[in-house]
Amino acid sequence: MAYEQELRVAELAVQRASLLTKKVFNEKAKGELAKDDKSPVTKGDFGAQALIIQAIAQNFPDDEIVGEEEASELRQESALRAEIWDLVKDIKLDDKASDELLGGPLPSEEAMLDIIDKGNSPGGPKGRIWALDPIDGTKGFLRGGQYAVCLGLIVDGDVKVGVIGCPNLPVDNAQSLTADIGGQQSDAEGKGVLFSAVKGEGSKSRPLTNAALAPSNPISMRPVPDTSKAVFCEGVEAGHSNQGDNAAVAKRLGITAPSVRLDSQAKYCSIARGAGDIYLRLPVKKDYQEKIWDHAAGDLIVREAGGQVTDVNGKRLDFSKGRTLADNKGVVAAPAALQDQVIDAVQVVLNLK
Ligand SMILES: Nc1ncnc2c1ncn2[C@@H]1O[C@H](COP(=O)(O)O)[C@@H](OP(=O)(O)O)[C@H]1O
Ligand SMILES: [Mg+2]
Ligand SMILES: [Mg+2]
Ligand SMILES: [Mg+2]
Repeated sequence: MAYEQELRVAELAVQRASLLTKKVFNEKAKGELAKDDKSPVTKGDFGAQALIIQAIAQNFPDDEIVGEEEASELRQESALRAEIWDLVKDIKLDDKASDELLGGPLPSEEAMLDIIDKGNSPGGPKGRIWALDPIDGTKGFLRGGQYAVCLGLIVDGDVKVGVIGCPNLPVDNAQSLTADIGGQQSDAEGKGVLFSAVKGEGSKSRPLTNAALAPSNPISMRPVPDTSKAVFCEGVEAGHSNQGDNAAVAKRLGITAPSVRLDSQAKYCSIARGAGDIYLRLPVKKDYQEKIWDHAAGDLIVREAGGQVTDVNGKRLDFSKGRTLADNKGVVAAPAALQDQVIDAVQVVLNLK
């Protein structure tokens, strides 16, 4: 199997980081800060980024990392930094061999900041680059809804490995189609799914655990006889995708079922396992460039499960352009057999044809 070691390290690193995010999810005070672009970041985002980068750096020291977060604010916020270190230093998997594979604990509070800042690669078309979103859907995380810990390995611009941990998704696929899946969550019994894919080898899922990896099962998109029978997965945040345009596309496709709304790349994961069929992310702001860490892992997991992922012009997502998807606008993910029809409807609604 290709990329066996990379997959194992990535899955265990995401599983370990999810232990931290779950702790923070259940705390009332999540240590929220506002970044320069006004978007939120929490103790969970910083802590998970530190833990995952540590695992990558221990195992693949020459690889580059494009991580969403950076430590500059933490260098000034000593109280918050100490709280994060308090969490990070105690997080370990309950399986010794798995924990040792990740290189054990971080050395110190000071080192934690430098480790977070190793996620500063500019990305680009050459070499091995990990795209890391320590908490995707931070607004969902703060609201008590869905969120995801996402890690993808891009080699020479092509996504080869994708791993996404969804601590609040039900292990039972059938329960994922309920209307309140994106609403208030608890990570009680039966919650927590780890999705993964390797290029050319299909997608799979397994329950998230506190210890070694659980057994996995292959996943695939469900067959949809025609577009009118499809179910949309959409974001919750009106500022992240154009819900009016999404609704107009649904109407053109004859879709009457209500959309399943949930934050984060859990949308890619949901359609990849047949809990929903089409993920639309139509642009709200014309000049917004999507970030590679918001899509790398999900793009591969959907394509390896039988889907197609493109932008609104039907062009594949291009992960070789740096930290953003500079050459793409919006995202359309659907079963491969339906993609052309969905793109057609999107183009009509956006007046692109
Ligand atoms: N104007 C915008 N358009 C599209 N995506 C945006 C956006 N502003 C922020 N985002 C991204 O939307 C992601 C969440 O997507 P969703 O709404 O599907 O949950 C955020 O990831 P983070 O939560 O990791 O910051 C952020 O990167
Ligand atoms: Mg963010
Ligand atoms: Mg994100
Ligand atoms: Mg994030």
